[in-house]
Amino acid sequence: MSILITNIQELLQVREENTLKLSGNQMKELPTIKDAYLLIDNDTIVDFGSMIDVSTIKADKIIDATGKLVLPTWCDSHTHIVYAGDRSQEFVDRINGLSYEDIANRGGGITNSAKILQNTSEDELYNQSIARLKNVMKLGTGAIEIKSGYGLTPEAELKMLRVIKRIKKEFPLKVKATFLGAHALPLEYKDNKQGYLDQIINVMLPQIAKENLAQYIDIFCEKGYFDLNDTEQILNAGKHYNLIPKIHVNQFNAFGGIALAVKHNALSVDHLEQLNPKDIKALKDSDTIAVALPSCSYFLSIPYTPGRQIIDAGLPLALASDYNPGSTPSGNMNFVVSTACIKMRLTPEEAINAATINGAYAMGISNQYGSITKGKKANLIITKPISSYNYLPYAFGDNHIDTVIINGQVI
Ligand SMILES: N=CN[C@@H](CCC(=O)O)C(=O)O
Ligand SMILES: [Zn+2]
Repeated sequence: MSILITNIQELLQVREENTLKLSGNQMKELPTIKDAYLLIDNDTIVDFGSMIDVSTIKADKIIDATGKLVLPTWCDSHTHIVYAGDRSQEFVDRINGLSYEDIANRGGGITNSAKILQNTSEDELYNQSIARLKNVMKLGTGAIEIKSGYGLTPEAELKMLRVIKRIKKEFPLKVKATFLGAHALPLEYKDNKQGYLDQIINVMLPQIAKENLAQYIDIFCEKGYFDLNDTEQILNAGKHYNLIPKIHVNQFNAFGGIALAVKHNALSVDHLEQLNPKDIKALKDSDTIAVALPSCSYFLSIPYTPGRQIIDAGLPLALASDYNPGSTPSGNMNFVVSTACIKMRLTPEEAINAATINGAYAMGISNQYGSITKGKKANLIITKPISSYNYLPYAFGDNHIDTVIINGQVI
């Protein structure tokens, strides 16, 4: 089946196939073609160009995009979309004065979500998760990373990862799975952190590798959760099974986690609301990308990742949602892009680059996703008629999406 999109007011993010990530000043450019067409054959972008050249091209289906923009779907490189229940009561508790930390210390937070998930069947977890997934696909997400980490027992972590595997099989969007057993210390291990780390290393990891349930490994490297020594142990154990690190770091405190992640060739370091010059230095001359999660800062009222500073230092930056029940109950990448412009002072070009090609890089898939490139997957957003791409982040809160195409299928 072929689809021809005609009369595109502006086709955004047109790249050569060798562009795999953008750093510093490169992020200021967003190459486009005005008055364009684009041709899809099955799941692949096979041609595009100026409308002047379109007359000879035939297709099974024609979509007229007069007045509309076309861009690659969002690449959301950091989510926890597989979870059970919600934590709306903790949201109200925070409004009434408790901090995120207070809530975690009294047994709420991640361990609260783990308790609910442990008592939820695999089918029910799948059903709750795909309701959210369908919603974010409609909002333009065409590739997503999903973490475990709300199980915290071998059974429940495997249950999460099997749900992710099932999503991978049954949905057209690209899915990457990350094992985040070291997300929080389960209550039973309150006084025996090493015991839990040993369980991750000796029980969970071998089974995950056996069933091929994850490509990446993560840890919440943070005061009160897991320290540098724990992080080193987990990343070394992951390496044994070829799991590449993508870690939660510098959310509330900066204490050397970024340098450690770089030493272990992490694909990404995520959060970075706290960042010091040593962290920036560690990221320079590395292949590790910084991932900012502005919806988390918005929801928790914590500082925004200094994205401006990261880009001005010549580094690459990706944007992701962090969709999870505790710190970010939203997977709307359109809101992420707007918030990055409004609160982190990214230009629309930088924010769109960060949420497409650089998001794809942060999942290790930018050779196939994240730009309008011949041979890449046909993952496209067609907007409603709008004046320019600046309007996308500017008119925040409205849905500017008309049609989403994922893997060549209209969603
Ligand atoms: N910070 C660690 N993990 C999640 C939130 C966990 C939760 O509160 O459930 C995050 O990325 O924000
Ligand atoms: Zn997260």
